[in-house]
Amino acid sequence: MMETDTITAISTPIGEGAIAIVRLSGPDAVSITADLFDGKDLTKVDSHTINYGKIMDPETNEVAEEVMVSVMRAPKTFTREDVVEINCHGGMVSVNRVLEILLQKGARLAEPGEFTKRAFLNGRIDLSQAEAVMDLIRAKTDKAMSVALKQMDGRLSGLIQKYRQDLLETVAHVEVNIDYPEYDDVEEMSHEMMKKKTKEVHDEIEELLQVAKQGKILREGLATAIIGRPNVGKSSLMNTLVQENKAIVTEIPGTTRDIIEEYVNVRGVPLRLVDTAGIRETEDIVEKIGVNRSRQVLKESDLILFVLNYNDDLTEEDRKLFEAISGLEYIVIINKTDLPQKLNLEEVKVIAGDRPIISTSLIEEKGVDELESAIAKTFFAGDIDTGDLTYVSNVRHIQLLKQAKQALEDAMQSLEMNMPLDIVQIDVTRTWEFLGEIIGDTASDSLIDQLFSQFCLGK
Ligand SMILES: Nc1nc2c(c(=O)[nH]1)N(C=O)[C@@H](CNc1ccc(C(=O)N[C@@H](CCC(=O)O)C(=O)O)cc1)CN2
Ligand SMILES: Nc1nc2c(ncn2[C@@H]2O[C@H](COP(=O)(O)OP(=O)(O)OP(=O)(O)O)[C@@H](O)[C@H]2O)c(=O)[nH]1
Ligand SMILES: [Mg+2]
Repeated sequence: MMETDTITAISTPIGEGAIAIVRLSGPDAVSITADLFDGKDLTKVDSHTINYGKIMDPETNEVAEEVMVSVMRAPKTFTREDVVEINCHGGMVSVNRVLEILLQKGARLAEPGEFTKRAFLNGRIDLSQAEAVMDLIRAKTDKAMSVALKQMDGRLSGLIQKYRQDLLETVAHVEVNIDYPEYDDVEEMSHEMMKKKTKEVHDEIEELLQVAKQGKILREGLATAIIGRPNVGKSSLMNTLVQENKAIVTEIPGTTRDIIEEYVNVRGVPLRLVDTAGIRETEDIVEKIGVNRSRQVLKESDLILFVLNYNDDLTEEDRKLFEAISGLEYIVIINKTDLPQKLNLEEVKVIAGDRPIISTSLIEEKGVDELESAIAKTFFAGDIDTGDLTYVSNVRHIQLLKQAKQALEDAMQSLEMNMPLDIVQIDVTRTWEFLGEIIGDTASDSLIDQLFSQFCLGK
């Protein structure tokens, strides 16, 4: 896949600086520079040396710049091609002049990210590592930077490659068995092996995603929405958790019109707590806007605290809310237990399944401890090794991991249903492709172009 042309660009920021670097990469990088260089013969110097001299303007034969030139010969270079770096005085005019001369002498202006793209195309790094280079440049916090550095290291790539290898071997094994069915129980063995392998990889991907989620939560807080019908005690719950009277609490249903947001720390778990307008079909226009926003909040939440009234029957609205959050992480809170029971607890238990149900009387400050434990539990479900909280952070990678996990679940379901193995293989192969997209192995050219075009010029 070696490129044949030689690219060049200014690799330092535009503007005045102490030093500016013009970089070249490609087969003619050394010879083009050597032609313009007044100093040692750059075609003869040792690789990975830096050499003092002057860049001459071939048209006027005058000195264009006083420079230091690094010569790095393939393959131990950033792009795996010959690389030359011309260190200029940091003035805008002089650097541009050097670049122009290089372009006249046959180098081509690099596209944004093209040096890194060549490192990728020449196999020095994979796509996720290249993206990490960009993440590193854009990192605004120490945390974000350390995530990017680890990814550049190829940690994620290593894991992805292992999963892909495992899947590939399984598929190959099964294929051999299908092609040579000498033994009666081969089909059965293959089924068992497929089951084992798909589950293994599935669980590991799930763990990666879990860890990615934890990392995001540690950075941004667990997005937690308090929802429920009007007047059930949502704002009271918010106040109890925040321990200050931030939200307005009244006996009038529909008091909370907008969304109120607070950060609280519950047993070491950072929560970004959102009190919502009570969700119900409403005629009041102002309230309606708030209700629509509440629905939006649902979608963006990591955890939902769904408040019910112990002193009221389960209504159609409650059932609709249960439906709306059915796929999400939620805790049911049965409030107002100081009042007489009207709620059918059995029905709630059936609907909520294995989700935690906590009884509270916020007025009497009962049940709050239990609630806080339940919240902490959803976060710390499965032990987290905080040292490794930083494998996956890139949204594209998370998306692909989710798709891979889904494809594996499809495969596992087919296996459960004893479907023929060639059907199962379709999903396993899809998984393999999704994973390949992360490291750029099965990524399309247009995706690759698009990703690298987001880079800075000269990178
Ligand atoms: N002057 C300069 N500074 C720079 C860069 C550069 O290109 N030029 N980099 C650019 O972003 C970063 C350094 N990143 C680099 C990554 C790999 C290789 C490299 O040559 N890798 C080879 C050989 C490694 C070795 O000698 O052990 C390889 O991996 O095969 C060079 C720079 C930051 N600083
Ligand atoms: N008896 C009793 N009343 C409570 C309890 N919790 C809250 N309330 C009362 O219920 C009323 C409504 O409470 P809010 O916290 O405003 O309810 P909300 O769900 O935020 O209501 P909207 O914002 O209107 O949707 C207030 O009068 C509270 O004092 C409780 O545990 N027991
Ligand atoms: Mg309220």
